[in-house]
Amino acid sequence: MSKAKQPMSGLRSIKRDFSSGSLPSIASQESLSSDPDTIPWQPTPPKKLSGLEQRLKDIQDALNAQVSSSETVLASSQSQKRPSTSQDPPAKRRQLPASWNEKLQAAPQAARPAYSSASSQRAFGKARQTNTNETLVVAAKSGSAAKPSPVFLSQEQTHILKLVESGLSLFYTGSAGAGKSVLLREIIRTMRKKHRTAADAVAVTASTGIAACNVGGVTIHSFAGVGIGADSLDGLVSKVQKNKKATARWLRTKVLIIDEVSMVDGDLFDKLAQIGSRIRKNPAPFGGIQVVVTGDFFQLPPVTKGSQGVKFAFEAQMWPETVKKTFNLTKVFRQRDPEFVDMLNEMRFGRLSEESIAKFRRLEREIVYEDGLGATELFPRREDVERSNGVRMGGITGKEQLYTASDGGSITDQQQRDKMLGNFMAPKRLVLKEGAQVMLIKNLDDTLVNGTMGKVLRFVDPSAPLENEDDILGGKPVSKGKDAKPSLGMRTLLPVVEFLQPGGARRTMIVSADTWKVELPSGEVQVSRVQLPLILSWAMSIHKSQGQTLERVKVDLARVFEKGQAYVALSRATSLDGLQVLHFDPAKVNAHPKVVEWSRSLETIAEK
Ligand SMILES: Nc1ncnc2c1ncn2[C@@H]1O[C@H](COP(=O)(O)OP(=O)(O)OP(=O)(O)O)[C@@H](O)[C@H]1O
Repeated sequence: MSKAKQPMSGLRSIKRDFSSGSLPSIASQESLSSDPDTIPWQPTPPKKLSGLEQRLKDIQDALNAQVSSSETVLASSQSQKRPSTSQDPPAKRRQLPASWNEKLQAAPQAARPAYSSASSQRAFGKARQTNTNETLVVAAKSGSAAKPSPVFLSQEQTHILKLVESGLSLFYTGSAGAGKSVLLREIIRTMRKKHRTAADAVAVTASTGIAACNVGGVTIHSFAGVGIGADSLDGLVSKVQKNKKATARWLRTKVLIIDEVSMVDGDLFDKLAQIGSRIRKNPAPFGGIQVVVTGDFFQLPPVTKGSQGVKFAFEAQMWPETVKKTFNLTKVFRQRDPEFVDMLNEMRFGRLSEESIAKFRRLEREIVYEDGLGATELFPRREDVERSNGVRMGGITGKEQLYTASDGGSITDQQQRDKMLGNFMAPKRLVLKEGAQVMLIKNLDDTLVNGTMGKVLRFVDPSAPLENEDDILGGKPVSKGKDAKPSLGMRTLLPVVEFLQPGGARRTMIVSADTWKVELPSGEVQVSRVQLPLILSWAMSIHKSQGQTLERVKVDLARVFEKGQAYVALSRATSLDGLQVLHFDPAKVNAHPKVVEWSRSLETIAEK
């Protein structure tokens, strides 16, 4: 019987034995999953709510009640109204004031998303495709949306996790969307638990500031205390020796995690491995620290200086000695459509078939999203992102609010501080308008996650009593308890955002401030920012999109210049229906020859 085709990454996997006998036992999973090779993805435990959080929850409950009540009206009108009976469930206790409802109904048309009009339905997402030659129409979908299923680590992910837990230094790769980040978060959690008695034993780092922010770590440069790392090895060792904090980090670290290794320069990798040996007086690479490296060399390469050719980390002399095993995650999760996965894989290797070129060219068509939320256009340059978002903001007329981030942290050098703060997804100044298209940049719960798109409906004062509409808009002080949520000021109105969830439903939510920080393993917070977890999402830079999963993407390949950039941009999309590609040019799709060559050596290992 032929097996259904699974979306798989292009690299063949390293040969390994996944038979039950070779896998460590995973007893605790078995009660939760019927698949013995998966482990549960732990939800965040519930926490005690502070005063303001409780208040926000109350308002949220009221908003939810409002959605439920409109659902009830819809249902009863369809099933011919009947008088209420004593068996009917009791009415929800919390209700928004009637005037709030009226205000929502009366909001200016420009500020109201198309999907919130009376005729539209509660859910979105799934495409009803009215496909003409040039335009794809994605209609708002009716019916209730399924809650996204919880994430269980796959057999491959679990196997790698167990090897890391046992103390092995390894590298794991996999194409875009193969679950490297999901696995990394689990590795960090597991290793922190394993070394819970030594707070700074697990150092979480990444090649760039943006990547480091994504995993809640610091740059590898910052961890190592090497500045930009351009000095000679001796120069860098003495630099670290003079820096007590950096020396202590090298001495205390037991596990060093390096994410997005494709952007780590090979020479720097060698220097770091040797600095570790010298500082820790242990000849093993990195002085014997367990090293867990991940990334995809087919994505963005290291930044090169001048005419110097690029040197990847896998070309470093110390790479084979450091990385005891290499794994390739083969199952792609981000895209479910095997046709799309195959097209992306060809793109990854820079070897597009005529058929795939034709398919990519067909993606030039316009996509009209009838629910009112457009695609996020990805640009290589930040200036283009700002211009594009600015033009779209200028085109809407709703009320406007400015949110200025509150920044902190121990770094005093202004230039370094600004650079580090600039790596946060959250901007210093965030201007929102009623009607603005936004993206969530933090995981709030199971269904409101980083990357969820929405529209600002209006602004409200969360500290005002619900009973009085005037007070809600009046600007009362935000309560400040010991564990109060971070706030952006005493009289801040918060945005009410209608989010479109991956499963299709929409959810209305008051969004309050959140915190971003760069924290050394010792707990020292180098820089921090309090801001709303929202960004304008008509446009985004390819660099910032790395690691994101986006349902609606638009890319103009005429603007793309770097190797791997086209692959990173297009692979953010979850489906062909949500991807528009302008000026597709196979010449822009090229993998670095050294990476292609290196990947062949991986294939050879797989065949042994
Ligand atoms: N075991 C899993 N089961 C279900 N979904 C998963 C699993 N692992 C990852 N995913 C989902 O797949 C998507 C991509 O995952 P992730 O971001 O970890 O991939 P990645 O390899 O880091 O991608 P990229 O290299 O593009 O950053 C996410 O939506 C994630 O929730």
